[in-house]
Amino acid sequence: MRGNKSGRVLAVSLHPTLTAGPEEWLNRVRAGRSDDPVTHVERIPARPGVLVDWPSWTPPALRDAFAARGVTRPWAHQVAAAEAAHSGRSVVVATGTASGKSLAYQLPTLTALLSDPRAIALYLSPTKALAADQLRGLLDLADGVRPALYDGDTPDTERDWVRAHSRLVLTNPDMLHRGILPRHDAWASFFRRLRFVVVDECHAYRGVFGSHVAHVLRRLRRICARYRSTPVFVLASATVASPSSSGAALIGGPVQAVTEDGSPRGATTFALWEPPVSPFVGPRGAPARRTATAEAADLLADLVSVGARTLAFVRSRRGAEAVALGAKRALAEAVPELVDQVDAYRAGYLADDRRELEAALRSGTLRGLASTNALELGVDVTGLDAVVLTGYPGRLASLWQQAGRAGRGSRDALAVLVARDDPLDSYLVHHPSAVFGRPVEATVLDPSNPYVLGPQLACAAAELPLTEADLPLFGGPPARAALDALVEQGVLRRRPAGWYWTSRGRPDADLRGTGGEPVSIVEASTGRLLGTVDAGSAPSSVHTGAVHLHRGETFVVEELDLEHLVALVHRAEPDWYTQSQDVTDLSVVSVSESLSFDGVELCFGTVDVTNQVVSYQRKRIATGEVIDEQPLDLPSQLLRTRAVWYTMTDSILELASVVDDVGGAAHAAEHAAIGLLPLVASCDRWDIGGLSTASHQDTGLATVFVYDGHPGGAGFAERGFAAADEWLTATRDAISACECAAGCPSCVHSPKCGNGNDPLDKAGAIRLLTAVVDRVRRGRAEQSSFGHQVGGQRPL
Ligand SMILES: Nc1ncnc2c1ncn2[C@@H]1O[C@H](COP(=O)(O)OP(=O)(O)OP(=O)(O)O)[C@@H](O)[C@H]1O
Repeated sequence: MRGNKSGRVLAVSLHPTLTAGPEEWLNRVRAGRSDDPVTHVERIPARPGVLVDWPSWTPPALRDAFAARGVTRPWAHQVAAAEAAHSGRSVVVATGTASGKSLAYQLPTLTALLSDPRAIALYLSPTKALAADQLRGLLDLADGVRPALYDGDTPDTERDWVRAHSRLVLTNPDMLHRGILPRHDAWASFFRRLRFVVVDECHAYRGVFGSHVAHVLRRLRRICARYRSTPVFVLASATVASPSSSGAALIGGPVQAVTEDGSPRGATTFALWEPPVSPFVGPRGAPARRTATAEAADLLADLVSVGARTLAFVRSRRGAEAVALGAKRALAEAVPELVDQVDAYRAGYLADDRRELEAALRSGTLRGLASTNALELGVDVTGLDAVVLTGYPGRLASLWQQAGRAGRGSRDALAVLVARDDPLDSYLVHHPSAVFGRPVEATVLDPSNPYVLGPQLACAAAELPLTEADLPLFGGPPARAALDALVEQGVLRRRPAGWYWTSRGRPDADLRGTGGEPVSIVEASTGRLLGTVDAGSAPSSVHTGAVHLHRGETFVVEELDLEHLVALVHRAEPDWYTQSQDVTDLSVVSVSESLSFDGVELCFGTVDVTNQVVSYQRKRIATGEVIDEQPLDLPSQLLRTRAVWYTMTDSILELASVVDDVGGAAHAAEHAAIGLLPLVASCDRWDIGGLSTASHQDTGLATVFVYDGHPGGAGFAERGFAAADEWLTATRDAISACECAAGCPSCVHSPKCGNGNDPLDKAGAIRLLTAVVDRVRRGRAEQSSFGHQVGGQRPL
C-alpha cells in the first residue's frame, strides 16, 4: 500500500489483477479507514441463462455474423420478442441491463432488411451517445444495410447521403421532430419503405418530454400511413414499470410485453456507503460529512488502483469533472503511472472527444471514468467491474440503469452508492429496503395534456393537414378541443377538408425545454472550443469568475457573454472552486380560479418564477471553507407558468399550532404535495416546482405554491386545483402514515430541494394540511350547492 500527501492510504495493488472479485475490492477500499463507511451490503445473486434455438426464419448470414461475435445461440427473451416483431406485432423488451436487448431488435429488423432489399428501419434513442454505440454494434452485421447516424453531430455534407442510401437510420426523437417529419416529402422513399421503428431505452420518455415524444411517434405513424406503410415498433428498456401499458401510451397502439429475462447474470455486490464526518462544521452548525464528490474521487482512484475498471456516475457536469480531477490527484501522489488512465465524460464535450473516450473505456486503455448520466443509457461499455454512484440519482430507475453498467455477461460486479450529505441520501443508505426489492417508478406520461397537444397538433398540421380521421390517433375529444383552441388563436385554419397550417415558417414545440441555444466555452488565448453548456444553466456554471473543469484541466471563466453565447476561459490552477448562489422569487400574475372558505384560499393561476444567480462563493478545495463571496450582475431567468396555491390566515396557523415554525410546516407540506401530485395529475415530480413561505409579498399570508416547471405551464397545477381535496387529503394521509419520526424521503424530504431539506416540520405539516383539507372540502361543498365558481379571472 502507498500513501499520499493527505495521509490517506490508497488501496494500491502494484500489479492489478482481475482475478480479484467485487467482495475483495470492496474489502480493500474500506480497509484502513477508521470508521467503516459501509452501512449495508446487498448481494444480488447470479442467475443462469436460458439459451434457445434461432428462429427458423433467421437468415444464415445473420446467424453467422452473430456467431462471429460470440453469440452462438439466442436467449429465450430475445427470441420471444423477435417472434412477436417478425409476425407484425409491436413489442416491448423489458429485461435487465445488458440482457441483450439489442439483439432482440436486431434479429427481426435485420432479417427484414436482408430478406427485402428495399425495406428500411429507423432506430431512435434518447441520447446521441447511445445511437453512436448502437451504430458500432451494427456495422458488420448485415451487408447492404448501410446503418448510419443522422443527428445533430452529422455533418451537412453527409445528411443527404444518409437519407438516400442508409436502410437503418439511427437518430433521436428531437431530430425526427425537427429535421425529418417536417421534410417528409424529401424522405418520401424512406417512409414508404419503413418496416420497423426501434425505440430504445423507452423509459427515458417520461413526463412532459415523454408526452411530446408520444406525439412525435403518432406524427410518425400518420406520415407513414400517408406513404402507405405501417411499421412495427420494437421498444426496449431495462427499467420500465408496467411495460405493456407504458409502451402502448408511448406509441398510441397495442404493445406486447416480454419480461422474462433469459440472460445469465453475474452476482452484484451492492454497497451503501456513508462518507465519514469531516472535521469541518456544516452550514447548520451540525457536523458535516465529507462530500460525496471527494469520497467518490477517492473510491475511483482506489478501485482503479486495485485493478477494477470503474465508472463513477456524478449528478452534475461539474461534479463529474471534480471526481475525475480528484481521482487523478490521488493517483498522482500514490501511483502516477495510472493518472492518465482516468478521465471525465459528459454530454457537453465535442462529439469526437466523446467517441474517443467511449472507445478508450471499451478497449481498457482507460480504467476509470467519471461521467454524468450521459453514459447511463445503454452505451455498451463491456468489461466494467465497478460502478460508483455519487449520490442517489433521484429515481430508482436511474439507480438500476447506472448500477447495471458494471458486470456485463456473467461477470460479478461491484456497485457502491455514496450518500451525499442530505437527508434523502442518508435515509437511503440507512434504509436498504427503500432501495432493494422495490419496483421502479412508473413512467408517467400524458399525451392528452393540452399544453403538449396544442403545439404538437400544430406541428402535425404543418406536416400534413389534419382531418377528422386523424383525431382518434391524437386522443379524440382532447385533440378536438386543442384544435378548436388553435383555430381560435389563429394558429390553424379550419377548412371543410380539415385543419390547415397557413402561416409562413414552421410551428415548433420544445421537446426537452432546454431554453434556447447553448453557450460555447472557448479558450481565450487559442480560440479552442472546449465544449458547450446549455443556456439555462450557463449563469450558474460558467459565470465570470467560475472555475470550470474540463477533462481534468482547470480553467477560470474570464467573461460570460450571454449576448454572443460565449464563455471565454483561461487555464489556471486555483486551489479553490466556485459555487454560485441564486435567488428564486415567485410573483402572482393573475388568478384564474379560486375557492375560499374560513381562512383558507385555494387558487389556480399564472405566476412568474424568476431565478437569478446573484453571487458566487470561492471555496477551498481541501476543506470546503468559504474564502469570499463575489457579487454577479446577471440577468434573471423568467419562467411564466401556471400554479396552484393556497393561503392560510393567522387563525388557521394558530389552529394548527404552527405559529412558531410556519416555514418548516409549510415547506414540509409543499414537498409532500409535490410528491403526491402525480396521483391526480399524471405528471412526474421532476416536472413540478414549489415554493412555500410564512408570508408571501403578493398574498400577504402564509402560502404554499406548486407550479409547472415548463414555460406556459403543462396542465399539472390545473389538475391539482381541480382535484385539490383528493390531492391534499392524500398528501396529509401519506405524511401521517409514514412511520419515521421527523420526516424522511417517503414523506417530506425532496430529492431536489434547493434549501437542503431545511427547515422541515413533519408534525406541523400534518396539522396544517388537516386544517386546509377541511376548508377546501367545505368550500367545494358550498360551491356545488350554490352551483357557481367562487372567484374568477382577476389580476393581482
Ligand atoms: N444470446 C447471447 N449470447 C451471448 N452474448 C450475448 C447474447 N445476446 C447479447 N449478448 C452480449 O451481451 C452484451 C449486452 O448486450 P446489449 O448491449 O445488447 O444489452 P442491452 O440489454 O441492450 O443493454 P442495456 O441495458 O445497456 O441497453 C453484448 O456484449 C452482447 O454481445
